[in-house]
Amino acid sequence: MATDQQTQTAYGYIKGELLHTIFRNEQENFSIAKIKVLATNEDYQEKDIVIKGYFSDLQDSAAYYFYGDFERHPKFGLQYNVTSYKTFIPDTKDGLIDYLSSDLFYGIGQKTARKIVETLGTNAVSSILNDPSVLRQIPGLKQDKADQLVKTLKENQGFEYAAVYLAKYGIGLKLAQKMYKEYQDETVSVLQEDPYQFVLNIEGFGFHTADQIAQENGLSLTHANRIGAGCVYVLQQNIQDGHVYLPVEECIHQVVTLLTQPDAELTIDMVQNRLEELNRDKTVIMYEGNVYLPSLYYAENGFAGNVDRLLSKSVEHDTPLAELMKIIGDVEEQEVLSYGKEQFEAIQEAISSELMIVTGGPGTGKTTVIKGILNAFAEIHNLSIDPDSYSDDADYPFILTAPTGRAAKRLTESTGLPAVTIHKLLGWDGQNGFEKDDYDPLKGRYLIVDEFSMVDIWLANSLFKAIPDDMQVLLVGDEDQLPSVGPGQVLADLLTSGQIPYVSLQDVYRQKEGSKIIELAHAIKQDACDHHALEKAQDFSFISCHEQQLIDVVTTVFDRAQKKGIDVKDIQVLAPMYRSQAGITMINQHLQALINPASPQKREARTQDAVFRVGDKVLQLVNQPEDGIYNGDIGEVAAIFSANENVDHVEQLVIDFEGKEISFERKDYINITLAYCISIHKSQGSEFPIVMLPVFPVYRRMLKKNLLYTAITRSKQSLVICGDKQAFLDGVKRQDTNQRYTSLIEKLQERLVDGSSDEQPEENDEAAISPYDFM
Ligand SMILES: Nc1ncnc2c1ncn2[C@@H]1O[C@H](COP(=O)(O)OP(=O)(O)OP(=O)(O)O)[C@@H](O)[C@H]1O
Repeated sequence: MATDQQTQTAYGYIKGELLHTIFRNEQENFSIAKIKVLATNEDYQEKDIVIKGYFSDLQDSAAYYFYGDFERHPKFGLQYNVTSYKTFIPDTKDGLIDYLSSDLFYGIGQKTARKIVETLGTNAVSSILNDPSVLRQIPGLKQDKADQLVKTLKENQGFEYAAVYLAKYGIGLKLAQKMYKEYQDETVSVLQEDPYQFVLNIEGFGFHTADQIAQENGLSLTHANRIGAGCVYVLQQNIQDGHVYLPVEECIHQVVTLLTQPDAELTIDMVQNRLEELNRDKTVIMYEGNVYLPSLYYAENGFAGNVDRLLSKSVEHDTPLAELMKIIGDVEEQEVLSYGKEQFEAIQEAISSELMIVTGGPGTGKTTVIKGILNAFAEIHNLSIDPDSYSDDADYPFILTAPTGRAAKRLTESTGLPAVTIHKLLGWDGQNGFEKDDYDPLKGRYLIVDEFSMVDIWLANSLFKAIPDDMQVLLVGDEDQLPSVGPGQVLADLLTSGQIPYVSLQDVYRQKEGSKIIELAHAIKQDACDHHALEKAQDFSFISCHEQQLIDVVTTVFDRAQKKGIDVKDIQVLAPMYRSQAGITMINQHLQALINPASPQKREARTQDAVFRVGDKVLQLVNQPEDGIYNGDIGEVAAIFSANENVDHVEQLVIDFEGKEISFERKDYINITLAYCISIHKSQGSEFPIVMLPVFPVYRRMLKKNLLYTAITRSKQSLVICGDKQAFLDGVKRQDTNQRYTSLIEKLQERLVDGSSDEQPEENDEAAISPYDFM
């Protein structure tokens, strides 16, 4: 196919005309269409091709340049994945006259079109778009026709004009759509005048892109908007590391470092003054020498207030101690065990507290205690614990919940009672946030939240807001595990504050059944892990190997497991990082080829960096509460349908998440990844029959006590560590010194010791909205 001299582009393109639209999603502006190929600089000889991407409705009477990459569909062959596009505007005089007098532009005939081109030249379209007043120079062109021409040009070209402009900065069509939705035809002009406001208003628009655009447009490096966006960006970045706030000096230091360039003399005072202005207009909150983004400031305040509210109530049914002890004794008989001292104390305390915490490592009896509490509470209040004994309109008095789907499922399995995710409990509606709150609180008598260490301050605030005064609450978690992925360290702060009753279970019961895994976990917990703790046992082995040997070792372990009749799906490899020769990506590629190799009978869906095959084990990377699947859930690719094979006319990947089948369209493939090996962070809240854990010096930066502890406590039956013993032993001694900046402890102590502080900034309803309200 011939190339087109007029494009003068270094990028691959296909110039084409619409033949027909195969699929269109108006809301997302996503289209799949067949086009006639008019010219291309790609190595492509056919007369037509299917293209897909995010674009406005393509017009029949126009030609377009589509920029992108080829993608091979297993069934339908080559397709063009469009990353940017623009309408073909002829740059010859006659071509442009034909274009302007075409059906696209109502009321412009050949004569007027000729006058426009003769007056404004072959760059007429961009001149008009840049400054519509140039049309005043056209003799005889009435204002209404000029307005109509500008409007049509903008409608046809507004988005693509913006999209092409944004593509120069590596901004894809999806983010461009988001920006265009908000700023419409102003997108490019606002971007040129003040790109920094996109950092504040458009999620995913980075500070460095704004900086690049600003500098190309000659904006001052010391402009107030640049400093303001730098402050917000620094705070946003620190949230990724779990911080709730930054001390003002630290924030200023990071902002100065971010903004300083050879030509930009930035002083501490300039940043300090800008922060104070941002504080005045509530873009940030400054309080007691710290600076917060509003959603976090109000989330911490709200949570502390609700803890205070719950603790200030007294339990309605204050059972005399003797009676309580007898009831717990009855439960022991019923459960055929005798509670240890700490376990007994935990049950007793939980029955008589409004809010209480039980912590403990693996096998210390947390689940046993939960069951004991439920049974004893039911006995005292004369309630049935059997959900089936409640009619549909009667509220079941016990609420069991956990932050992830897998953790909720485990809670159901271990207690035999219904448990749901916190998102489901609070009625996530996918659009406007949570249904349940202080106006429409939860109904029930006793709430148990498992795996509470995984709950961040936003979710904790949303949950506690919805707890009514008369509901008792038990938080269960393991304080030695990694803190939440999101900001805060709510469980650790509640414990450190000393304001909330808690029992820490220390005695290990599963160890009595001879588990080396549990022994190792507790040795790590007590900083007593040595070479002896790594000796081989029935459920544990350490295979010493070098990083380059990892793939061979993994292959041997999987082969042997298969030969022994073990389902390889029960083996979960956990690793700390994605990149490197021993990283998650490499291990996944290798295991996919080993366990689920390509075959002509197996369908595949390819993306730029992954191949998904029917039968692949995959990991969900984001919360998708509307479908009941969550970050960390593991599923299996059940089917792959081509666009022609389903009513929605789009390629679909169907993933079976433990019996729940969810369809993913191509644009959502970024939300899943292969799961033969997953990150230790993503494994939080899950358990696996067999865990394989590579540990090498190359991971050093990541190897810390809480990370390794979390990894090994994921294994239920068997644990295989492979790699470097010394790297492991050094890692378990390394405390995570990256303390998160949170002020929950002070806020709890202020409220609970001194009563409510009256010096705090006014509550601001808008700012109190958490990101969960938009997720
Ligand atoms: N007081 C006890 N007497 C005898 N066995 C006990 C006692 N407490 C717990 N166990 C047993 O110890 C094992 C671990 O208990 P449980 O599952 O409650 O602990 P856990 O803290 O929830 O563990 P994990 O966090 O690893 O799931 C179970 O088999 C349980 O029956």
